[in-house]
Amino acid sequence: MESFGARLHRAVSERGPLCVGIDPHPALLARWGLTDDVDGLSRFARTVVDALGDRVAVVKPQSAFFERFGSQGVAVLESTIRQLRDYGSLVLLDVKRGDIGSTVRAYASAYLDPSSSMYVDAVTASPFLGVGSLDPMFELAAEHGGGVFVLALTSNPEGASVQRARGADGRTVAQTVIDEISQLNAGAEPLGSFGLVVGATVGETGCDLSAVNGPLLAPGLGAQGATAADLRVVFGSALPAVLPSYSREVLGAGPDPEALRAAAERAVADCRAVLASS
Ligand SMILES: O=c1ccn([C@@H]2O[C@H](COP(=O)(O)O)[C@@H](O)[C@H]2O)c(=O)[nH]1
Repeated sequence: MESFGARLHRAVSERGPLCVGIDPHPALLARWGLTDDVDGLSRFARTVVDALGDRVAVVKPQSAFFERFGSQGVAVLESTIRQLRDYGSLVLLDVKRGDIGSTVRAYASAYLDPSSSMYVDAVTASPFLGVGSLDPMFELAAEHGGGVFVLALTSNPEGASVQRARGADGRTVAQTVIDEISQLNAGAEPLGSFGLVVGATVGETGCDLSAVNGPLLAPGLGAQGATAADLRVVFGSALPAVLPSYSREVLGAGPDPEALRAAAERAVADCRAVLASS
């Protein structure tokens, strides 16, 4: 199967550099006139999928907002994933999984094995039990053309005290993660399948992203305060690999499908202008 990196490269070329999150916050359900229950969740997700699934390169359901409704919420997540795939957008499930390797293998089967009902194109993963503990995810992703986005510098203010801490060799924790993911992507063309998450809110990273050769997911735009212009400061010469990610900023325009599309188009235009200047 074609690699995730190659599929992502094509999707971004055809549809533009944008990832839109499906984050059905209770406040958004209320704003859309929906009930805070499984029916509201289902209507919300279906509206986003029908409005954006045929035009946005990557859609990123936030698993937490589905899981909070238990097994019925997970059933909605499964159908949302299927619908997105039918529309042709790549599905990045934001689950931030991480554990000892033998347990990570089970997470990998859940999300990256084509026979699973929750099979997606890529997942987010947490490296804080050691990047090597994620090997079963990397292996299954490589086998089935999937991708893994590993947290490096997260967009929340609490992340820096852990991620910018320095190890015995003088490198920050974030740089260690970056270096290990870079090794996995070495030689891949046109783009590696293993990405990093670097928040658009983090300012100058102090990190070397030049050898990553994989996608850089940038959440934190819009609702968390970062703007497209901030991408230049955070990513510098690594800008061409950035996949900007918006959730509430775009979702807040709903439930009118035309308004959702217009918000996504604005986001792509803002980001294109910055990415093209690199
Ligand atoms: O560092 C990170 C990693 C992931 N996220 C996730 O992205 C969205 C952001 O939503 P907004 O509404 O655009 O703020 C959300 O699902 C987070 O869990 C992140 O924000 N930062």
